[in-house]
Amino acid sequence: MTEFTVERARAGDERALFDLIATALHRPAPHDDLWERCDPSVYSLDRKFAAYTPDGEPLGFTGSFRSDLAVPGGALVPAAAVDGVAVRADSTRRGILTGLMDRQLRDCADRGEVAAMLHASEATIYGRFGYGVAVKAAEVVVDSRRARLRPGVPLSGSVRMVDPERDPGLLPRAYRRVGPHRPGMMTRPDAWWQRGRHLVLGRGGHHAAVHFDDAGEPDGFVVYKPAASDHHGHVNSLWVRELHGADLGVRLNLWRFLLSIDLIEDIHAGGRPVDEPLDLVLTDPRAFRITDVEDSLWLRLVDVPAALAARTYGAAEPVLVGVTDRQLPANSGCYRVGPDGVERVSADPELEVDVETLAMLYLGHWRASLLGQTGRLGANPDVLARADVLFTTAEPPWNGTGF
Ligand SMILES: CC(=O)SCCNC(=O)CCNC(=O)[C@H](O)C(C)(C)COP(=O)(O)OP(=O)(O)OC[C@H]1O[C@@H](n2cnc3c(N)ncnc32)[C@H](O)[C@@H]1OP(=O)(O)O
Repeated sequence: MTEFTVERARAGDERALFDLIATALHRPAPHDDLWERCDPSVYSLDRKFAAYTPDGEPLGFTGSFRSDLAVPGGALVPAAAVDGVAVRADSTRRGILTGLMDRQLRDCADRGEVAAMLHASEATIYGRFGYGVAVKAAEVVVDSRRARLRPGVPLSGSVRMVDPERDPGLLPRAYRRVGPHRPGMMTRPDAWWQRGRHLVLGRGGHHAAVHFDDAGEPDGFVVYKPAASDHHGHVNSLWVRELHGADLGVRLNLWRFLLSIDLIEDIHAGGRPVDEPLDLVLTDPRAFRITDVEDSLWLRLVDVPAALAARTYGAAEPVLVGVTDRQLPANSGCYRVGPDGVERVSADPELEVDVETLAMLYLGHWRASLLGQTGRLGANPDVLARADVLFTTAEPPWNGTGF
């Protein structure tokens, strides 16, 4: 049995830990030149935990950065964005991740964070730690040769290609204007942009275009990369990494820009909203296809009373929700949840749910009745019908930030 202790990551281990993650994820580690160009704050050891052998060798790692998550109704709650989890391949399945997750969750709770969130490499890892799939996302493809916008599609402003290396503040400014306008979206700290710039744009090959409103202010952007899509190596595909706009008109104008790029036959984009309405704006709706829908944001409610109180609810009679949380037992209890607010009560619950499934319900992607019918939570049909109205949101949540 490997001996290890879980503790705050030790000063001086920054690069070793980053390399540990890269190796575990089978990615190239950043070369010396890139590492030296990075601002040290991007890899600060604040909020990072590691598992060490008695000799001080790192075996595992987890880290996060602070963000704010948009919840139904528009409020932002403080959240930990967990952006790196890895255990060295010779030391897996010995409880190292379990120790790291436990330490990290307690740290989030001590910091007063309401939630933790992550994008999972595998869907079998995080449920046991109370994370549930709260947001799903679509992979889409547009046949650029067939796709023409219908007349009357509302478009405004203009799109201009930019060099984010030359004007590093432009994309962050546009994202701030876009804002976390939909449940599941999040704020991006400066370090996120630093890392994005160095590790994504810095790797080369990506282009960026910004959308400007009629007053000349940036209110959307797209980052994309041309790629070969046939066996001769001809570049005739685009891969969209990000596409954001302050409103639908801005997003459609960015799609119009992508569709206007010469020599391109198909445009691929991952991590898109499940309700991306491109089929509604094309003369040939079949030029747009959703090729996959997958789990996107995994959410862990760290402070259940604060999380329940932060969101709004549909108009229905309140439901008594009984929550079970093995890792953070202070969350376990019964809550009366209704459109007029949430309070902790001493009563028998009408709906029983563990903290993982509550996270699935929380941002509005899943209907309570479906979760009940599939055995994920317990309640009678009348209660489920009320919970459907309370928890369902006007639009499905979306995250849209890679981390
Ligand atoms: C947010 C992100 O960064 S996602 C990236 C996650 N990292 C990776 O995928 C990199 C490659 N994989 C790894 O580094 C490791 O295998 C990890 C981090 C996924 C798991 O670390 P481990 O130390 O092996 O986990 P640990 O031993 O604590 O396992 C806890 C439980 O989860 C299970 N488990 C762990 N990983 C997996 C997995 N990939 N698939 C299925 N079950 C798993 C274990 O079997 C164990 O179950 P048990 O409690 O019933 O015995």
